Amino acid sequence: MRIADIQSHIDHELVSKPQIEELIRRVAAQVSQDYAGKDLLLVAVLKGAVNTMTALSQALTIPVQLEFMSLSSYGAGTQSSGTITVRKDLDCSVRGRHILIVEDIIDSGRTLRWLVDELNSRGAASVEVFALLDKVSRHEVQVDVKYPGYVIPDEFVVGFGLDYDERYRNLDSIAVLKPQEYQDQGEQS
Ligand SMILES: O=P(O)(O)OC[C@H]1O[C@H](OP(=O)(O)OP(=O)(O)O)[C@H](O)[C@@H]1O
Ligand code: HPA
Repeated sequence: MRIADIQSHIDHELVSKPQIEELIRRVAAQVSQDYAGKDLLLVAVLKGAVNTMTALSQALTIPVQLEFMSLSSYGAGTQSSGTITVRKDLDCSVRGRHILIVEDIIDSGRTLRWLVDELNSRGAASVEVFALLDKVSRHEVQVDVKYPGYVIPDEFVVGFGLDYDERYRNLDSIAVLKPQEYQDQGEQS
């Protein structure tokens, strides 16, 4: 789905499809170089990071293992609850593994802070982070990001995996909805 398909819902686009593709290409080249000859495990946080995981993993030139974890800190709205809940754990041990966490967005930073600490405490050999988007002005905790993405303003965004109330994940770019869309939860147009 493109912006043009849902133009009446969209206030403005923040990151275009070509911009996403360019970033993913650049990061994939760097990751492929940095982890050449190493056994890399990519860990993505469901559901938001699925598109980023797919795009990044396909752009790599090295073989990697893909694993998924489901954590939640956001309910139906736009505010983080501040508490991390594990909905689905990893299917494998991370002991002694080199891990790259693939995330769609850093907002408060609480999800990543928790995950980095958790993977380190499980005995990972290394834990690094790639996040497609970063709302730097909203960080509440510190997170080191080896592969930074686009810094975006303090606006609730949708697209490329990111949802509002489970909608708009299949938009192929990153956008801000019209204010009325954030109120009409669940209504179809
Ligand atoms: O930096 P934070 O404030 O912790 O926010 C970032 C997290 O919030 C979103 O996930 P969400 O809990 O909405 O679940 P989802 O990916 O299934 O939409 C997003 O995908 C990140 O994982
Ligand atoms: O801006 C956002 N959009 C969607 N999900 C999110 N989770 C944290 N921030 C956001």
